[in-house]
Amino acid sequence: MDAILVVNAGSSSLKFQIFQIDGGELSRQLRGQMDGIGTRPRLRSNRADGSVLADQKYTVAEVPDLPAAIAVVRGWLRQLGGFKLRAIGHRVVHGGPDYSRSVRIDADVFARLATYEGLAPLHQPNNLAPIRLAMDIDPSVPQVACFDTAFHRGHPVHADCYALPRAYYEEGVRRYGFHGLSYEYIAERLRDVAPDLAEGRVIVAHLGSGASMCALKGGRSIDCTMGFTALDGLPMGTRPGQLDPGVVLYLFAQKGMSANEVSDLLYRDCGLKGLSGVSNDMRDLLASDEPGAAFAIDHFIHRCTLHAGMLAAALGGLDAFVFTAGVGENAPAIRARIADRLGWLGAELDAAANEAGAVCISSPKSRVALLVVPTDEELMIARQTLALLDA
Ligand SMILES: Nc1ncnc2c1ncn2[C@@H]1O[C@H](COP(=O)(O)OP(=O)(O)O)[C@@H](O)[C@H]1O
Ligand SMILES: CC(=O)OP(=O)(O)O
Ligand SMILES: [Mg+2]
Repeated sequence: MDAILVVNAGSSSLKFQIFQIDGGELSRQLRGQMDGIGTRPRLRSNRADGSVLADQKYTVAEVPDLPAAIAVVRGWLRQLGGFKLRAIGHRVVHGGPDYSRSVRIDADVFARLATYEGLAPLHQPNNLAPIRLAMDIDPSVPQVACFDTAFHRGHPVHADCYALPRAYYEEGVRRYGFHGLSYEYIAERLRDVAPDLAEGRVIVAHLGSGASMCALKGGRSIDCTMGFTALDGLPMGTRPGQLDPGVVLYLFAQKGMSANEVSDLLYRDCGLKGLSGVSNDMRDLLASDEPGAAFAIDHFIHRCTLHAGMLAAALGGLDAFVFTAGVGENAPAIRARIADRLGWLGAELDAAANEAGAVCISSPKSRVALLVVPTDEELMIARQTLALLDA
C-alpha cells in the first residue's frame, strides 16, 4: 500500500500518522503519539477504526526528552509492515522569511531550515532530526516540510512588524506566529461544523504544551499571539509568554547570564513549570493541592483572557471562540474559567455541554459561540505533502 508518514514533534509530544494514498485520495490508516515526554511518557497508537495498536507507559528516565521519544517511536514504526513509503511529511515549526508554503526538502532547503534552529530551539532541531535520519536511510523517499508559520504569512505588515527600526523587519525580525497548521485545519473544519461562523470573526485558542491564540477573519489569520519566536503570547508549559524585554536585559546585565542560560531559562524553566514549582503538565496542576499549582493556573487564565481581548479588538468584535489542542480539548475546568472571563464579550457557557465535551459548549442565548474542535495538524501535513508529490 502506498503511504505517507507524517511526523509532528511538539514541545511535549511526538505525534505521527500514516495515510494510504488511494487514487490521489488520503485515507488514514493509523495515528499515534508519544506524549507526556519528560513527565509521564506514554506511547499510544490506534488504527483508523479505533482499535488499539500500542499503549505503553515509559519512565521519565527512559523518555526524558524529544530525541529519546524519536528513537522509541522510530523503533516502534519499523516493526510495522505493509506500507510502501511514498513520502514523509514533517511539521517544521519555523519557516523564517523564506517559506510561506510547504516545500519539498533537498540539501539546500535543509541547510536553510537549520539556520532557524536558534529561533525555535525547543522544536526546530527535533523537527530536523527525523528528516536527516530519513535522508540517510533512503534519500529516494521524498520529504516535505510543512510550516507552523506559513498560515500567518498573509498578515498585514503593520501587524507583523515590531516597532524597531525598519531594517530589522527586512532582515527577518517579524511576528511570524505559530501553530499555523492547527489554525488552518480549524479554519477548514469550521466550514463543516459551523459554516455560518466560519466566515465571521473567530478566535482559536490552541492550548497545549505550547499555547497561542489566532484571530481568524473569514477563515484567514489576521493576527496571532506568538511572534518572532514561539516564546511570545500566552504562558505555556515551560515558556513565559509575553515578557517585558527589560527582563531579558536584566538577566544579561544584572545577573550576568549567558545567551544560552537565558535561552534555557525562557524555553525550559518558565511558564506553568516555573510558576507552580510543580509541573509543566496541566493535568498535574489540576490534580495538585500545592498552592503553586492553583497560582499558575490563575495566571494562565488571566493571561488567556487578556490576549483574547486583544485579538477581539483586532477583529472588531467576536462571533466565536474555539478551544483546541491538549488542554483546550481535554480540560473542561480550564475552558469554563476562560469562558467565564469572556462574559463581557457576550459569551455564556453551557456547563453541562462543556463537561460532556460537546462541540458547541455555549448556551443558546450566548452572543459568542463557544466551540471545542479537536485539531489535526497531521492531516494538514499529509494534504500538503500529497499536493507537492502530485505537483
Ligand atoms: N485531560 C487533560 N486535562 C488537562 N490537560 C491535559 C489533558 N490531556 C492533555 N493535557 C495537556 O495538554 C498538553 C499537551 O498538549 P499538546 O497539544 O499535545 O501539546 P504539544 O503538541 O505542545 O506537545 C499536556 O502538557 C497536558 O498539560
Ligand atoms: C510552536 C509550539 O509551541 O508548538 P507546540 O505547542 O507543539 O510545542
Ligand atoms: Mg503541538
